[in-house]
Amino acid sequence: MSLSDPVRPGHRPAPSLVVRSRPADDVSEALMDHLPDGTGLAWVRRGEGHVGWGAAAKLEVAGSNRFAEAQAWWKDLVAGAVVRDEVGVPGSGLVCFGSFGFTDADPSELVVPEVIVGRRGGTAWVTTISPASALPPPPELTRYEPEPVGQVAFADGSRSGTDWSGIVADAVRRITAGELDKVVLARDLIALAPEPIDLRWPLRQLAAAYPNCWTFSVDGLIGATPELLVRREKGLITSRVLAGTIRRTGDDAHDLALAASLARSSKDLEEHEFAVRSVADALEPHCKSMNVPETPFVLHLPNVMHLASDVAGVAANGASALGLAAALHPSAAVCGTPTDVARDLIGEIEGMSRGRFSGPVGWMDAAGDGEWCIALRCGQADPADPTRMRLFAGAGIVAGSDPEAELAETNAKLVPMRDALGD
Ligand SMILES: C=C(O[C@@H]1C=C(C(=O)O)C=C[C@H]1O)C(=O)O
Repeated sequence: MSLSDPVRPGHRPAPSLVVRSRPADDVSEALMDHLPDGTGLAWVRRGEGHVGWGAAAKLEVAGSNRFAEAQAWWKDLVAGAVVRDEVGVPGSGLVCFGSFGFTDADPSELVVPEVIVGRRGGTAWVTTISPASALPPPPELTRYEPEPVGQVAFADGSRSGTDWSGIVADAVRRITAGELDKVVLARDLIALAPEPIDLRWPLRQLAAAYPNCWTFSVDGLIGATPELLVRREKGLITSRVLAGTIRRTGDDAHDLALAASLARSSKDLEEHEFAVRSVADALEPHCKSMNVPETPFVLHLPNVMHLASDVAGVAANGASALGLAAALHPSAAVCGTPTDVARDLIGEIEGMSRGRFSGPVGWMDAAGDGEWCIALRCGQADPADPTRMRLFAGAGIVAGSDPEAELAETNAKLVPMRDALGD
């Protein structure tokens, strides 16, 4: 095991853990069926991934050093753990789930569950993790049936749609005046349910409707994101960059024509190029060789289509998946170009706190391999009122952006969560 990420002196001590992963033959095809309640952790794509519950260890952290602190904590935790992994696939053994705030002020966390149930390439397993020296036996796997959410109402979040369009118009003026090239502006929408929301219900809907996205759940933040910030697996680094979006109509022939127009749209290609550059520049110091596609492809999702580029590289150093995510965040896909100017403008005009929306969300193993996506197409359960969730969506603004079209784009991006809640 080698992690060459920085260790900060004086960081929080991590507990000693005992970990055991064993093959299991009673794992459901739908991993999320095993979550005993709505507070569980999840990372699922195309039926593979892992879900977990309980907290054998947890780090809550904020500030500009949050990534370094989290890496130092994880490095300590890994060093002190006794791991018996009888499965040996990505996701087995000692694994943490995590979710990071968009800004330095927003809270971030890493969680190591007590139980993990996973499936990968035909292998299913159960991992038990305990802070004590005596490891409990693996639990009997139960399948649960969550209750539907009921009739959900939606209300404006921090801004009405009209006010948000005005903010976009302001950003276009500032871009045209030469202050910056691109800024990503987001808005929120409040979902109000008649009863406390069992997060397993929307999670299950998301995983079924968006199998090509990563369906995630970390501490009340749930969603199905199409954007892979970074994956590190056995020395290979990959990232899927998305920027440039068009809504789908539901008519396949028309959608194909729209996809062709997206691939030719100079406004979207420019917006996309900013995002690809920011990822390639951040990964370059960590890669021996890199493949950055010259032209994007069109990614078809049920609600929208995106310009997409898969960037790949061979790891040049021991930077962990989280270290790479830290180097990439915030990419131009969720912040803008130049980064500092865009970040300041977001703070000045967006008018809300993003929390963990548009921050890295994912998982990592003891070797530092893992996957971190960008927390998009998601909602945050209200910790003070379990009948409420805040849903988020944003759009990249460049000189050629039309505020009404950007508002419509955010509405299309809110569809996955609205539908999952049963709208
Ligand atoms: C900000 C969001 O999406 C990002 C912005 C995109 C765009 O502006 O075209 C596309 C994909 C994401 O990188 C979101 O989904 O909320």
